[in-house]
Amino acid sequence: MKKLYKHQTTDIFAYVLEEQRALVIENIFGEQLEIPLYSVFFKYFPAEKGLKIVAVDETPADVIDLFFQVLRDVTGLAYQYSIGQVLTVELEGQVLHTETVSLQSKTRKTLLIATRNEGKTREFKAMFSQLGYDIKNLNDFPELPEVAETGMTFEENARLKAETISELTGEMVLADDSGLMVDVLGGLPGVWSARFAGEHATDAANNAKLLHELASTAVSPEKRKAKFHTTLVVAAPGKSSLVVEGEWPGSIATIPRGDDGFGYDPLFVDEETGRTAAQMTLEQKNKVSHRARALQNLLKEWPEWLRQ
Ligand SMILES: O=c1[nH]c(=O)c2ncn([C@@H]3O[C@H](COP(=O)(O)OP(=O)(O)OP(=O)(O)O)[C@@H](O)[C@H]3O)c2[nH]1
Ligand SMILES: [Mg+2]
Repeated sequence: MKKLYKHQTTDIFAYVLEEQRALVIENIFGEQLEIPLYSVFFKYFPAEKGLKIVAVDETPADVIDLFFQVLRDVTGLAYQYSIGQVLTVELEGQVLHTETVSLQSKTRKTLLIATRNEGKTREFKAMFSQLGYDIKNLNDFPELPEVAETGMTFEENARLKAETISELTGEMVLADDSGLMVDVLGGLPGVWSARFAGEHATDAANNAKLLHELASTAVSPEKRKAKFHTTLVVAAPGKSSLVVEGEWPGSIATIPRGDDGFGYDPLFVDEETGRTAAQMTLEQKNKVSHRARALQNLLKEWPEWLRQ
């Protein structure tokens, strides 16, 4: 079969087959995803038939970028696009087509995340769904033990969670250890974020303690600088673990704002937008958060690590 177009990035291999009229993308896990092209390419679809384009939602941003890069290269035209429920394709200011097609990997897989935190899990579910993965967490396996977070660093704790659960289950396991680091508190609450106001503290109690700690020491906004940190560890039997990090810069608000998210989200102000993490939708937070940035770093290294 003749390959009409071939594109290679570090993570994705894509080609268009003449007979199939489909863009075949190999994702980072080596799974092939087929995106039907309908009548995308001018070359094969005369303009009088109307230019159509496939709208792809629930697709990783890099796949969408690649898809449009292919399109621009082949047609030599600039397209405007947005990732969302419905994609609108415009050519020289004229709306040509809108359509929504969801792309589902035919073979979905399951990944176990060694967490009991449903807030984290919700975010991972949304992020991994785009990669064809269903997520399970430790609340799905009540028989698995509690892993004590005795480490002094995010990496130590993430390793403890991932490696213990991987050894017990014999499966590949991802763990997230994360926390809020406030400059004026010397990086605290850090690894103690979940337990800042005491063992088994509620989010409300942790937030109240944070506001209390900052009330006297950090009055001006510059003094309230902070960042969220995530360390991710993937552990699998017979392999040395993969470790990556992600950070999200911001500051601490004086009063809680917003209803979404979890943990310190109502108090954490995003440096870029001035909104608290709790004022963002799940989708918005998942584009900029420490967890999203760590996942992006993970995806850069995961394919190579899987091959080892
Ligand atoms: O507002 C927030 N938005 C976030 O995006 C976020 N990510 C982490 N955190 C805080 O840091 C602790 C992590 O501690 P942590 O990594 O040990 O997790 P955890 O104990 O809650 O669950 P587990 O994964 O250990 O089972 C959490 O409980 C939260 O208080 C966040 N707060
Ligand atoms: Mg924990």
